[in-house]
Amino acid sequence: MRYISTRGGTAPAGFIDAVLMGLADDGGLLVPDAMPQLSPETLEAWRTLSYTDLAVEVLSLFTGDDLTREELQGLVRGSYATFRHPEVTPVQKIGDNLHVLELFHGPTFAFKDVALQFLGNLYAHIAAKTGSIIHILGATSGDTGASAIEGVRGKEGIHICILYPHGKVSRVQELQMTTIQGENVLNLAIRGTFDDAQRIIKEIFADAAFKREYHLRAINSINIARILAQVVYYFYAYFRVSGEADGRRVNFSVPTGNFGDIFAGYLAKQMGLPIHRLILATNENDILTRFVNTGLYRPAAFRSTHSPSMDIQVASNFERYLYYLHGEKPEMVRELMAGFGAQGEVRASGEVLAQVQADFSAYSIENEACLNTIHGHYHGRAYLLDPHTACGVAAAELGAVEGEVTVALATAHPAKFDESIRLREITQTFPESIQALFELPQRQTVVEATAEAVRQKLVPFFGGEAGGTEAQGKAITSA
Ligand SMILES: N[C@@H](CCOP(=O)(O)O)C(=O)O
Repeated sequence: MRYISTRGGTAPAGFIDAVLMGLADDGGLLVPDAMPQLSPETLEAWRTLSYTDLAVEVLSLFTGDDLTREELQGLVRGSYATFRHPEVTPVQKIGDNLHVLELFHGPTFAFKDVALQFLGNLYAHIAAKTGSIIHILGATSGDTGASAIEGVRGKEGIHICILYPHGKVSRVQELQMTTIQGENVLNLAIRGTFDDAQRIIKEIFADAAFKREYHLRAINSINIARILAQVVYYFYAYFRVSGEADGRRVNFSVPTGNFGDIFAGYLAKQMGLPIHRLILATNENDILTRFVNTGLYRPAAFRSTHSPSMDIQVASNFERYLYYLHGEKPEMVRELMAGFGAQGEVRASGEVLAQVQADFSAYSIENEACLNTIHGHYHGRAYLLDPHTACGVAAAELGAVEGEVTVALATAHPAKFDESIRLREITQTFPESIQALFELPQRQTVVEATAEAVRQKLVPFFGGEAGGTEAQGKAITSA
């Protein structure tokens, strides 16, 4: 398995080089050069596997010779040993034809842990095996940041800088990031939105000389390893519900902002998992819903919502979807992305739009509808949804079709978004590890939302002692 850029400008890379590259060097995103195809016999054989055994099977299709089976098993087992639930990502039934896939049993109570526990361990493995310096630069609207920091916490020689929008993440999300004490963690709260943070890191990653000099690595879903690790839970959930579905078709409803989570479902379907429909749920930041329903992809004004992790206008992984939508033709992606840069929009029409609508159905859930869904399930089913999951559940309900079963992805624990939950007068008890955060001192630096302001902070953090050549880096790691 090799990884190529959506824009066609990079030499095919192996798995580890692809992970280290993060954003493709030509500004595109890396994708597998061929999609593994699973036979019905393979799917049947995987049906009863534990989460970790399934993860090894799925991931081994993508890691090629870069990891031995024993190495992969070690990384996977270590990653999911940190989860509080023995099933890692259990499925709960919350309606006649509705299930939730609970992805929040990891250390930071969000679905991001599924991939970032793995990626953190993988980076540590790569550093130890190859001597590569790992300086992580990431952007977050709340969940990725805490999860990425937790994923590399205590890992020798790894430094991490996270950018997030000042005042636009939940209190618990902010505490999770800023209460980690460690010289290898830098939190930069930018005066802007998540889109500004994502634009800044893409701009910095696109500066090849700077990226090389400071050994920058990605933890956002621009890193293909993030997506691949998320593919696993679609298989796991499908196997849990398909028996009970009794011949009924199985859909997934996915709350999404950056298009990474639902894109993982799209890949699972391309590999042969018989998902019927992928239902895309956005909040009032509805660029993706508008694209699916009208064919026009154009950012609108930013809205602060009750589901802040999805307050995103420009969805990073959209480019990966464009690549497949247009027949895996990099020249088409280059043209479309150039058009997006120049005119600020991408359009799909005719057969292309029909294909989009065959791939996804989409709903945008307004603030009130999100809170009403939380209220309804809390009082009707004694199940407390977080606001992001509530968007997914609301979309599943809007898109419900007789004879189909839907799995809505529960992307975060409600304790992370108590501000929103309390608006419907629901009181919850926080898990102990979240409650404890309120007592801890915080560390963060507020900066302007420009690449230059961020670079000025990165140079002393990643440079000096932390920088140097790969060989020096190894010496520092073991010092
Ligand atoms: N919703 C995310 C935004 C970053 O997305 P990613 O999947 O590319 O890491 C967050 O919570 O930070």
